[in-house]
Formats: sequence, C-alpha cells, structure tokens
Amino acid sequence: MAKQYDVLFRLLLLGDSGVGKTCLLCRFTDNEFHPSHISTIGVDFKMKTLEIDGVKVRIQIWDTAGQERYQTITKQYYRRAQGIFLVYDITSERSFQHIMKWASDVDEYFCILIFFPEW
Ligand SMILES: Nc1nc2c(ncn2[C@@H]2O[C@H](COP(=O)(O)OP(=O)(O)OP(=O)(O)O)[C@@H](O)[C@H]2O)c(=O)[nH]1
Repeated sequence: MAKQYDVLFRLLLLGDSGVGKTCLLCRFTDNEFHPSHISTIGVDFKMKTLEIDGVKVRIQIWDTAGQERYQTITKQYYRRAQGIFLVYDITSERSFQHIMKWASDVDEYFCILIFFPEW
C-alpha cells in the first residue's frame, strides 16, 4: 500500500472556551461551519493532507478544551506538538488578554510559538 504522506506535523489549538477553536479546525479540514457551541471535552483532533511542491504533508491538529477544568489533560499534549496556535475571539478583549496566560503556560513546555492574530 502506498504511503499516504511524507511528513507529519502535529499542531495544537489553544485559547479560552468559546473563541472558535473547533470552528476554525472544522473550516480548515472539512470546510464546514457549525454555529452551535458544544464545548470540547479534553482533546479532540482532525487531520488534513496537503501536497506542497510534490511533498505530501499530513497535518494533525489537536483541538483542546478551553475550559480550565481540562487543563491537566490538555497540558500533556503541549510537548508532543511541533506548533501551537494561540486563538482568541476578536470581539472579546478578555480572550485576547488571556493569550498571555496561555503563552506562559506553554512556555514551560515549548519554545516556538505561532501567534494566530485573528479569524
Ligand atoms: N460570528 C462568528 N462566530 C463564530 C466564528 N467561529 C466560531 N464562532 C462561534 O463561536 C462559538 C464557539 O465556537 P467553538 O469553535 O465551539 O469554540 P471553542 O474555542 O472550540 O470552545 P471550547 O471547545 O469550549 O474550548 C460557536 O457558537 C460558534 O458558532 C466566527 O468566525 N464568527
């Protein structure tokens, strides 16, 4: 059976509950939008394979719960990620201010941050 991809990247979505992490992921992987907010429990993931300059790149994106109560679970995924998106709601200043908190949590585990400016 032919190999389905050449390289694999594991990326993580972090940010407050309700900022739109799951929606962002659904749009990217399935080009769908679901208006209801069903809070992620723990961690979920979706994958997408892109072909870039003849290289099949599989992107595995982990969607974490923004709710505080799941943070013991979600922090376990920080180390395994090769990139992290810090997501905020452009209509919520509070969620933007919390980006600093998310970044400092990540800082303990991870050295490169990908800052996601707006959606
Ligand atoms: N207006 C608008 N609403 C959006 C957009 N993206 C997401 N939403 C709404 O924001 C709400 C929360 O979206 P989710 O993607 O479930 O949020 P989340 O960050 O995954 O939340 P948790 O799983 O609790 O961490 C939903 O009601 C969405 O419909 C957007 O681009 N525009």
